[in-house]
Amino acid sequence: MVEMDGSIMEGGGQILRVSAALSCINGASIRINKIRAGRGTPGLRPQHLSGLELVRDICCGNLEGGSVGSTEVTLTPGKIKAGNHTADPQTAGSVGLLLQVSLPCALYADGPSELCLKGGTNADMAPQIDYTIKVFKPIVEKFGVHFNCDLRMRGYYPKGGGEVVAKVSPVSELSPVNMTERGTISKIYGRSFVAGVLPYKLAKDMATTATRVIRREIKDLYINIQTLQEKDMACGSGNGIIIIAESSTGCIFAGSALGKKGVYPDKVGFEAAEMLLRNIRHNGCVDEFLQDQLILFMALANGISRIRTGPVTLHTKTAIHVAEQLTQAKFTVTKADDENASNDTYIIECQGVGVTNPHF
Ligand SMILES: Nc1ncnc2c1ncn2[C@@H]1O[C@H](COP(=O)(O)OP(=O)(O)OP(=O)(O)O)[C@@H](O)[C@H]1O
Repeated sequence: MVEMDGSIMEGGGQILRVSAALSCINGASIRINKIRAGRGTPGLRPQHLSGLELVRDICCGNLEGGSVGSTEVTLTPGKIKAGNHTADPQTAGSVGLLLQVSLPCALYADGPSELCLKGGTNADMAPQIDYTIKVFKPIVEKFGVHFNCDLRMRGYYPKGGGEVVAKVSPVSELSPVNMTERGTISKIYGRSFVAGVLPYKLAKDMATTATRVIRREIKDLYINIQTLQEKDMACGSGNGIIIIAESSTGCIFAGSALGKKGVYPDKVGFEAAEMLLRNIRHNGCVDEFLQDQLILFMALANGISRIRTGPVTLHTKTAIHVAEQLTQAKFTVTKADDENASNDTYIIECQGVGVTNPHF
């Protein structure tokens, strides 16, 4: 039984997700205490609980302490089983984060899995589903991770009601990646949406401001932000934007934001554009979010991965800490000192453990 302190470093839900996924893959029991101790509402929220239950189901395991508000859980994993699994927090809990905890587990199943994930597809403080599909997916494919997302219904805060079915192919083992060449930014595009009762004008205003802000810094590229009024495929009301930049070497970055009551659409567009610009200025190969989301795959891969990044986030440091506690993977973070490096460019290197799927 490995004990994890859920309050250390970032002290949030991510510790649970990385710990639970690694416990499931390693087949080693884990107890996580002081869950989300630093947050305003400590303990498990519905999204975290659904994620843990999903992992439990995928590995035919046992979960003790699994209730909303619980500050200690014990996961005793069994064998990872392919097939259909569902998670439904009954809130706008992020579908992207449900995928974050379950995808690594399903990779080590004895066949393909179908994960039916319900909740918020475009939720705050989490990857929008568009980020998962357009940014995360093509990059994790470099590790040999293959999955498809069927976006059946979009759902927003506070109603939720979104649904995504992810079909995951198992792997025999993951390959390490080398993402150290940033190249030049070659494409910028995005989507600006409204759904439900909100006026289409919001989508236009978010896109117009975002385009203007990006153009101040990047003058020579066409910025193609689609504006959309979500109709049949959306539950409830919401508005938001995601802007994606691709580089000549295949790096992908995003800036995104969601509307809230009382927040002007220009502010939402501005926030997303600034986020994107901040994430391409440092000359790294991933944005501040993909950084922490790749740590677990680096730890599992068979060999040395290297990723060039901007400032290393606390989420990333936390994921590294958890991965080093629960696997033999070794990470180093060094400042990049080549001619293209800025003051804030780093290389995260990992000697992965090469976890193999016993079913192959
Ligand atoms: N705008 C964004 N785009 C892409 N990914 C994001 C974005 N915002 C947050 N994320 C990702 O979502 C995850 C958030 O993890 P975090 O532990 O903070 O959330 P949580 O599970 O909701 O827990 P808590 O409520 O305790 O913070 C991280 O992997 C982070 O990279």
